[in-house]
Amino acid sequence: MVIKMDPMDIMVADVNSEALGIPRIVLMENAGKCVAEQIFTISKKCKVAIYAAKGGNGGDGFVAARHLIQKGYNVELYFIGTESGIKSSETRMNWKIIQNLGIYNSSLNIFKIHDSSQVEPTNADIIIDAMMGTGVKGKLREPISTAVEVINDSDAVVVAVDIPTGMDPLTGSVTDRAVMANHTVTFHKPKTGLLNADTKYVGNLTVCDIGIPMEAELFTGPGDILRLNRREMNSHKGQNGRVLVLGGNGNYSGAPALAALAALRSGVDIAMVACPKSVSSSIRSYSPNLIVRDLSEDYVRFEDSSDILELSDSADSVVIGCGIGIKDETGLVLNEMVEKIQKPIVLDADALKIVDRNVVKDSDKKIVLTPHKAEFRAFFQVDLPEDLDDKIKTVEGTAAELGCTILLKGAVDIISDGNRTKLNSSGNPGMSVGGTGDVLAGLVAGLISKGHDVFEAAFLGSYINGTAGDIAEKSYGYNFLATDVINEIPKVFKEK
Ligand SMILES: NC(=O)C1=CN([C@@H]2O[C@H](COP(=O)(O)OP(=O)(O)OC[C@H]3O[C@@H](n4cnc5c(N)ncnc54)[C@H](O)[C@@H]3O)[C@@H](O)[C@H]2O)[C@@H](O)CC1
Ligand SMILES: [K+]
Repeated sequence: MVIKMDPMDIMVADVNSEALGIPRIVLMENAGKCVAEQIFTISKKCKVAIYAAKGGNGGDGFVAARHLIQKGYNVELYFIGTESGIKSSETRMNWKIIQNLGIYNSSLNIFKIHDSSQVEPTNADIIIDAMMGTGVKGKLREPISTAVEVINDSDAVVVAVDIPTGMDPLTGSVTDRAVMANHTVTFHKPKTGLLNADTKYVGNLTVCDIGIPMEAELFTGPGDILRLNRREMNSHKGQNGRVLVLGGNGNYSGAPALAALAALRSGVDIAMVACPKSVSSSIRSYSPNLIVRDLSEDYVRFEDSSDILELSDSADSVVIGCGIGIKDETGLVLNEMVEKIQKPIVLDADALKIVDRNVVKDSDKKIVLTPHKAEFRAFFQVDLPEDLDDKIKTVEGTAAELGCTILLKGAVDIISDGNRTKLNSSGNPGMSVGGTGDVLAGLVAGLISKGHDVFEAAFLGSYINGTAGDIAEKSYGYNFLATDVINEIPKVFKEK
């Protein structure tokens, strides 16, 4: 499960729960109702002033207003901003509803505030701060900033919705000013910032379950696309990642090429393949986009070590194993490479048959293993239980013991680094075609080289690989090829 809840995790959970079929309007309804229930515990039937802005936080405020007037509270609703600025449909819907109620209900007064001169002190018993939540960016602009001052100068009991306005949701820091709340009602999980913040702003914290299912965090989903690093616009060659693929032997030339091409399709600038001479010309012939470096003869041997280390210096991540063969000498070389290569490593396919697990255990660098069931058993000498929960626990325990990230491929991919776990159910039976494992390994290495931490790169790679396979399945049915999956990868990136 995701442990910290920073704004990105919240946005992802929000989109994933929508993808699971739970509309955001339901989350907002639950959030607003929860705020009203907090007011009910503070005092019965009194005067409540709600300061709401035009984002989702404001939407929560509109919902709370509605529940309060149903219970006989006298509500002053200060809407700060312009109605045209209301972007989300759920906030707009709740703005319409509360205005409809305002026509009839004399205990609801709505004030529209465009500039700071209109911000009035209130003699309300309770103030609800529904101005800024996780969407706050930078210094508070007017009239929000003045509203914060007026709220802090009042002697009402102050209840902040989700985050006290003016607080950074991630760090909890307050650059210029923030609402000092007596109570903060936050949703789903305490935001990281609230846990580090000065209590004079947060007051006592209530965490409300608003109906985001745990699957929205445990499983990858379309929301996770938001995590993809944006390509720096002023980027120059190599800044967007460089991947080295070490693989191939005898007559296995396709696997390393697929991994390298998948890395390129994940948006890296440079994909190099280091392979035995016997396969380098066929790899070159697959695609002019690949930089191919010849090693010696027809399988990776001792004399290749220094070349490989030198090549790894100019890469940001290294994939080891695709089609590399299972010769003992190759295994000994790879053990040395895992020890000496100073970059994150993705160990895939044959490497999982010949690399010594203790080499992985002893290394302090970031290593991702991408086994399927049989490779998992061979590498870890551990039988995987059938039951999903037990399987997850086995993967978590093994990853923790080895201090690495494991991406166990299956109908549901299990990704764990020992303390965080994600599942991925994207993909379809067509993914069993040869080469999709190489594509996945290349994707994971590509994402690492673009700055994602290895655990995130592993679960994003798993989601993107499966989703590209789902797109391929739409045009080819189950008979798509690994190269078709590669060609669909950019479409998944475009989804965000
Ligand atoms: N993510 C979720 O699952 C849910 C979120 N909900 C609410 O939605 C909120 C997030 O909504 P939003 O992303 O719309 O963001 P916010 O509602 O936090 O506010 C962002 C709005 O304020 C403006 N703004 C941003 N920085 C500003 C500044 N420095 N000065 C003045 N105005 C500024 C922006 O233009 C934007 O319109 C959460 O805090 C929560 O209250 C709830 O509805 C429950 C569901
Ligand atoms: K707030």
